[in-house]
Amino acid sequence: MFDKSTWIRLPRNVVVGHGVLSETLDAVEELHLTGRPLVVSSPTPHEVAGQRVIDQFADAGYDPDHIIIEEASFDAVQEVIAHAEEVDAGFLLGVGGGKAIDITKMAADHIGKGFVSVPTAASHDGIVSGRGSVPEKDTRHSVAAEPPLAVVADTEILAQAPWRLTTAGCADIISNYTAVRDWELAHRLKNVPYSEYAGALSQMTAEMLVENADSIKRNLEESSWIVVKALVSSGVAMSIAGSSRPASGAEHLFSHQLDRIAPGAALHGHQVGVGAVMTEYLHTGPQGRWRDVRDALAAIGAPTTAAELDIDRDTVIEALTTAHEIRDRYTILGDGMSEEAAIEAATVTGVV
Ligand SMILES: NC(=O)C1=CN([C@@H]2O[C@H](COP(=O)(O)OP(=O)(O)OC[C@H]3O[C@@H](n4cnc5c(N)ncnc54)[C@H](OP(=O)(O)O)[C@@H]3O)[C@@H](O)[C@H]2O)C=CC1
Ligand SMILES: O=C(CO)COP(=O)(O)O
Ligand SMILES: [Zn+2]
Repeated sequence: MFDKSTWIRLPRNVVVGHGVLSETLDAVEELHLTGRPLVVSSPTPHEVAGQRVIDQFADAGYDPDHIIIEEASFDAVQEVIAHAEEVDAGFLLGVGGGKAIDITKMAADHIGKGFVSVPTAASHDGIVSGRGSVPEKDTRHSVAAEPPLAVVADTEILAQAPWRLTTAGCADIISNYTAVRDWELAHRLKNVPYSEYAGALSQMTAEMLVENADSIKRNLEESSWIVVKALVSSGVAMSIAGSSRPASGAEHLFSHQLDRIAPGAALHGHQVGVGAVMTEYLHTGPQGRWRDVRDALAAIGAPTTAAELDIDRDTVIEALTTAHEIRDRYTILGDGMSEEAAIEAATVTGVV
């Protein structure tokens, strides 16, 4: 008997474009959500967008409440849950970068309320996914969370955000190349379930971004449009897979480890980009395509070296040799790299 089944949870409304923040209320009303909106943001996103979202709901006769979180942590998730219960929130809007959006989707999942994603930075592909990613002590949890019912991505706001946030989003997408390689490897070696659709979509998304690299330029709103479309597509790949596998392989393990060893040094997307240069080298060897990954990153102005990440050589080597320990995800790192091999990979690729 055929007894396979799957759930693919995707957003119903994806609204992208110039000035669409003013359509947040319309995008939400179409979802037939009821009750009090709770707007969750972090300090800067609250200034650039959160307050305007609150005003929109207030003007329409809702009674919106809001909370501002400072960090991506399980404590922050608990804080939002407690606040949402206290004010009897009907649904939650996460307005911000990855921090605010992750916290909101995890809190919404816990209390069983709808979640709407309003990114203020095109900095990574968690804006559409049903996964939250939170560090805790020596590990990092990629947890199932409430996927957004709607995404409202205002390219005017995204284009005004610091440029480095956009190049980080590009690098997060470029890292899909190596993430898919790791996923295929884990499938072949460890029988990890693999989705051809999700793998192909993730890879195609990276290819389209690289092909459009010439149009990705500072002060050009079209750049935000190209990047956000890629982020949406990558998020959809993760939703199809039901895991972050299509967009997170060894390059992400390296980045997560950097977050522990050198917290706050660089942006998520920039770290995974540099990680992808090295893991592409590990997959394909000295004559392989690691130069293509490096050149694609350089073309959009993302870091390709440890120095550009503001991270020293020893930290890179430590992160590379310990990255496999951070979570149970089989990748090209296998059961760990020796120090000599890590130095070789980082040196040959020019990362250190
Ligand atoms: N769920 C998933 O699949 C994924 C989750 N993540 C998670 O996302 C987080 C990283 O995301 P990232 O977006 O880089 O981090 P943040 O949300 O911390 O945003 C980065 C910085 O940009 C600021 N910012 C955001 N929007 C604007 C804007 N429009 N104008 C000016 N400044 C702005 C923030 O301000 P302020 O400090 O005031 O908030 C912050 O200082 C991590 O916690 C990571 O684990 C990353 C990838 C995927
Ligand atoms: O960053 C991500 C995809 O780009 C999410 O991956 P993780 O599951 O490794 O946190
Ligand atoms: Zn990522």
